[in-house]
This record gives sequence, structure tokens and C-alpha cells, in this order.
Amino acid sequence: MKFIAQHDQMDCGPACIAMIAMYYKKKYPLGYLRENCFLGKDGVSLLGISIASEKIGFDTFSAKVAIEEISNKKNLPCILHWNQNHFVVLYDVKYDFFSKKNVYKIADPGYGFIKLTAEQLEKSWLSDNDTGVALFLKPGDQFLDIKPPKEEKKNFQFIFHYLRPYKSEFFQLFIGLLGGSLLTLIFPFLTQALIDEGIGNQSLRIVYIILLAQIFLFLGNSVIEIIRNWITLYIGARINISIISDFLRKLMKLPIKFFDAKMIGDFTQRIADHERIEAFLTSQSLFTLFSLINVSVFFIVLAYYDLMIVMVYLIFTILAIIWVLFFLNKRKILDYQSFQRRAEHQDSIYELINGMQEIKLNNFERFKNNAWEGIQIKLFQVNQRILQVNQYQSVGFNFINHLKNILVTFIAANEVIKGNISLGAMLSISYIIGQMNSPINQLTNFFRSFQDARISMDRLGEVHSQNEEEIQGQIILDGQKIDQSENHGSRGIRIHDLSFQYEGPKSPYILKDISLFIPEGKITAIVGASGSGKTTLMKILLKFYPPASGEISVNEFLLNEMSSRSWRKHCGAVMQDGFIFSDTIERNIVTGDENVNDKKLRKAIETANLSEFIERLPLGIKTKIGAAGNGISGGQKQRILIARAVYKNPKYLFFDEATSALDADNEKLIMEKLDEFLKGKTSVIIAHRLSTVKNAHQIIVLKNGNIVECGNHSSLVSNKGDYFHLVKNQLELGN
Ligand SMILES: Nc1ncnc2c1ncn2[C@@H]1O[C@H](COP(=O)(O)OP(=O)(O)OP(=O)(O)O)[C@@H](O)[C@H]1O
Repeated sequence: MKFIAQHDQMDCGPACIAMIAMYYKKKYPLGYLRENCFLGKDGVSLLGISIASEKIGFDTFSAKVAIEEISNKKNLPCILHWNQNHFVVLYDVKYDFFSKKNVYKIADPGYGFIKLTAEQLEKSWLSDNDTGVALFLKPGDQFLDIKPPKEEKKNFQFIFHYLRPYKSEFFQLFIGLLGGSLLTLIFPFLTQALIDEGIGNQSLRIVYIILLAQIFLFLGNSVIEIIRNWITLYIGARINISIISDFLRKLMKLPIKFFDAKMIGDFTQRIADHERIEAFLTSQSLFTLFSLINVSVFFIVLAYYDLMIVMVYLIFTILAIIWVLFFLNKRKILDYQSFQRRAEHQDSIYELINGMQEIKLNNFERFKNNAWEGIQIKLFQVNQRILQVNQYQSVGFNFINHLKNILVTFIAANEVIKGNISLGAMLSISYIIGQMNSPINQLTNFFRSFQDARISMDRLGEVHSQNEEEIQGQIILDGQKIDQSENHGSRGIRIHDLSFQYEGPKSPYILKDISLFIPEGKITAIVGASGSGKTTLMKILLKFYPPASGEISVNEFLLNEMSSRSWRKHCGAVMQDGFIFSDTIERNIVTGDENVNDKKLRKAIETANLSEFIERLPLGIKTKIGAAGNGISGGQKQRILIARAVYKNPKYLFFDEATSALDADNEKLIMEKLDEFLKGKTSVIIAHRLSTVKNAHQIIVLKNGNIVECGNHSSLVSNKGDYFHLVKNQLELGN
């Protein structure tokens, strides 16, 4: 069984499938499996794993079984549901002759290979008294015929293009390093001259001259080193900024669905990862190049002294490098683990700070603290294993190196005794060997850094190779196009037979066979119990998620053929979880508009009834709010979000519980002003409050993802159906 590590916190399912596919000699990229697993907010489900496995030709069967069923090797490898929140592969069971017990061999994508006894396995696997969940996979008839897609890996070309703008700086660095290398080359000859000419001839003058030359050489080297460090810092910082800014730009082009399956830590860790690429590009690769030049020149000088020594040196150096390479795979697995643990650590800190209020309210401190300590322990364990591998790597490497030095010294001493070389030459050889140590060490650092950069690049590549939301050739809607577009019959948004599932074809339908017409210039309200799919419908209309089936058209244009960005330009929305940026009130309202239009801004503030609130603030509209500014109330937040939508002045408006946090007076006032603003605009309003929806031109009632009623307020009330039941209490209150 070949081990495949999970890359992100929610990747365990896809990694398990990849390992089992690999077991049957098929290599599937993790990204492809991840896409077909339909990862959701809570990670992957067993259903998602079986859908993805079937897609690549496996026959799958999941069941709750007892340990005897999985002890039967015929059913292996299989996937086990682990600790209720993870998936692992059980690939072998062996009878241990000494303990007279079965040993279960597990490949845990978040850890590595582990061997467990039946008791240990049961502890993590059983979900009730004596059974646990297992998914059995066997290659089906088509497994061999289905061709795995090619893995799109970012190669170093992608990274090296970041170096291009700094050609002249690199040239300067190159010259500096070359100068430094040449200077160090003079030292061994000076040493030999010092001994053979100076001491040998008992001439103090020659000794002075040689020592003076050494001082000047040292000074020259130091100056070169200082300049080199400055240039490296400059290029490094620039490259880092370009890589991260490209990464962020790419992130902003990805669909919302991508973010559903990722945690904050997955992103922050990736950004931290960039430093490794930068370090590799700026220092490691160049320094290694020069180390190689140095080593080669030293080799030539050594060969001039003694060929035998060169041979010994070469053989031992190759042995040392093989030793270092031997540990690279282990390092890679540990690096993925460390990435995940660090991401988990960041998520836990983020949650701790964001959830502080609830933590304090519910005496959650100890539990959360323990959870954080648990993560730290795991992080410590990974760090321990990393240290161990690094130590094996460097201790072995140093041992081989020292053995080599001793051997070389022995050979050189032997040659001096035999009278083949002078004492000065021997000291010169010792000096060269000493000087070569650091470039050879540099070489091991290079291998490590190269590997780190490669892993970081793979992780980056996962984001860079994601499909963007915008697809070339999509319809770009400008205002005129929308105004002039025709719809056979009446103008507006037409939804035809729309169904939607969040997590793939076998997951539950959130919306089922919805057909609806949202007339242009009118208000359509959507009501329904919590969880009935109202917000989901709105998100589909805003093109955040594509429908599983069915069509949506805006006048004559199909929504799925439109550019999302251009469609959203015509839409204003106040979402339930709308976000206040850490910036001034003004910037929070005008958002991306670079030239603030005062008239529009005043109108937005007035419509959202914010004037009084803003006037009371000493800095007025320039007051900072959000994370780094003044706290605002829930109602104030909603009013700022409304002002944002009003300032945008779009043709289509979507309000999801936009006024739910407002007091009745404020709501009434804003609704009256909004009525005026919404005239001639197409609006969709989701609300639980009767006062908000009652005046809508049409009201749609959603129940479990289906439309159960449609009409205006009075007709629906007289129907005494679902709408009546939903608002009954509020009607009584009204009466
Ligand atoms: N990102 C998501 N991934 C998976 N399931 C989701 C996601 N968002 C919502 N759901 C599920 O979809 C269903 C409908 O949710 P939705 O938010 O559309 O309901 P709603 O009618 O707007 O509810 P409310 O009135 O409480 O806001 C819920 O069962 C919810 O658990």
C-alpha cells in the first residue's frame, strides 16, 4: 500500500480513495477526487466518498459491521469511519505469532501507517456497542478502462517567472558571489605559500605579506557578503509580495463553493508557505549554484594535489547525499501533517477569539482550552517526528562527512611522510577540505529547501488550478443589454424546474422542481419555515451556486451563460450574514466605488435611516467600524448593509432578512423609504415578519424545498393554508 497524505483538513476521504485506487495500480489526483466527493462545510461524507469511488469505476458497499467482517482479508482494503470525524484505510490484517493476536494495519491520511491491536482499533472505529462503519471498494468492470485525469502540477517554470523582473539584481548577486568564490580560492595557495615559502625559508617578511593579503581578502569577502544580503532581502520581499498577491487575486476569482470546503487555517498556512518558495528562489538556489561552482573548483585544485583524495572525497560525498535523499519521502509526509496541525491551530485561535462572547456566556473556557491543548500536543508530536527525521538525516550526513575528512587527512599525512607532497600542501588540502564542508552542507539544505518549495508549490497549485467563476465567452451584461433584452411574454426572472443539492447527486434536495416567475419592477416575497431553502434560492439567483437541474433566465438570457461578475453588477443584496469591513462607514457603504458620489451617498444614508446615527459620531461618516473600529449594533449593521445596496442602485435587489434586527418604528420608516426606492426595480425579499412581506406584489411560500403556495397577502390569508399558519400569530398580534 502506497501512502498518500491528505493536503487539507477536509481531505481525508479523497486521500483514502486515492490510496485504494493506487493499490489497484491507478493514480488519481487528489484534486479530482476531492471535486467528485462534493466536499461540504463539514468535510466529506461517506456518501460523497462512495459517489467519487463509483465515478472512477469502483463498486462500493457501505455497512455497519463487526470487527470479524473486516478481519477477513478478502474485503480489504476498505475505508473505516474513524473517531466519528475522519476516514482511514484498513489495508491488511496479520496474525502476530508472539502476541497471538491480530494486528490491523491502517493508513491514516492525516498521520501515516499505524499498526493497532483489535482493542485499539475498536476504540476509534466502533460507533455503537460492537459495530463500526466501513466502506468496501472493489474494482468494477469499468475500473481498468477509466483513464485517470492528468494531474496538473505547478512546475518550477511557474515560479521562476517571478524572478524575471529582477534580472539585473540577480546579475549583481551573481557577480558578488563569483567575486566571493574567487577570493576564497586564493586562500589555500596563500596558506601553502605561508608554510612553504615563509616558514620554510624562515622569512618573516613573506609571512607579513601573506598575512596582510589574508586580511584584505577577508575584508573584501565581508563587503561582498553585506551587499549580497541586501540584494537578497530586496528581491525576496518583492517576490514574496508578487506571489502572495497573485494567490489572493486567484482566491477572489474562485466560486463560493470552493470556500465552503476550506477552513481559514488552510489559507493562512498557504500564505505562510510562500516564504519557503521565496527562500528557495532567492537564497537557496543561488547559494547552491555557487556552492557547486566552489566545490567544482576546489575539486580541480584538490586533483592538482592528489587524485586519490579526490576519489575518496567524491565517493563519500555521493554516499552522504544518498543518505539525505533517503529521508525526503518521510519528510514530505510529515510536512503535510505539520501543515494540517498548524492550520488547525490557527483555526482554533480564530474560533477562540471570534467566539469569545459565547465562550464566556456558556462557561466554555475549559473545554475550548483543552481542545486547543489537544491540538498543541498533536503539533508537538509532529514536530518531534520532524526533529527525529532531521536528526537522523543530519547525524548520518555529518558522520559520513567526518569519516571522509579523517580518511582524507590520513591519506594526505601518509603522502607527506612518503615525501610525495610538502607539509604546506597538506595544510592547504586540509584548508580546502574545511572550506568544502560548508558548500556540501549547503547542498543538503538545498535538497530540503527544494522539497519544501515543491510541497508548498503543490499546495499553491491546488488553488491556482481551480476553475474560476468567470468562464471565457460568457455573456457580459451591460445595463443597455438588460434593458433592451426581450422575454417572450413578460419581462423578469424565470425559474424553470429548478432543483438543487449542496453535496452531489445523492445528497438531499434542498430545492425540488421549483418553477417561478419574478416579474420585472415588482416585489416578490419568499416566506417559509427556517431551513426551507429560501436563502439557498437567493444564492442560486445571485449565481453563487449552479442549479443541479433546471434553468433560470433573466429576460432572454440564461443565467448560467452570463458572466457572474457582470450579473452581480446589476444586483444589490443584503444577506443574512452580511459583512461589515474594517473601514469607515463611508467605505462600507460605497465599497468599490473609487469616486464617491455624494448625492447617491446621502440618498443611501437617508433611505437606510442612518443620518441620526452618523451625526452623533464625532468623525461622522469617516468613523471606522468593523473589526478594527467602533462596535455597532445589529440594527445599525443591517442599516449599513441596506445603505450599501441602495448606493449601488441596481436593477435587481435581494433582501434576506434585511430588517429582522430593527425595531418596529425603524423598520416601518425604512420600509416606507425602501418602497419609494424599489419602485421600478425587481426585488426579492425574504422575511419572517409579516409587516415586511405583506405589501409584496406576490408572495411565494416555500416548504421543504417546494413551492406550496403563491399569491398576494389577502388571497393567501383567505386560503388559510401554509402562509396563514406561518403568519397567524402575527395576524393575531396585528388584530
Ligand atoms: N453551504 C451549505 N452546505 C450544505 N448545506 C447547506 C448549506 N447552506 C445551507 N444548507 C442546508 O440547506 C437547507 C436550507 O437552508 P437555507 O439557509 O436555504 O434555509 P432558509 O429557508 O433560508 O432558513 P432560515 O429562515 O433559517 O434562514 C438547510 O437544511 C441547511 O442545513
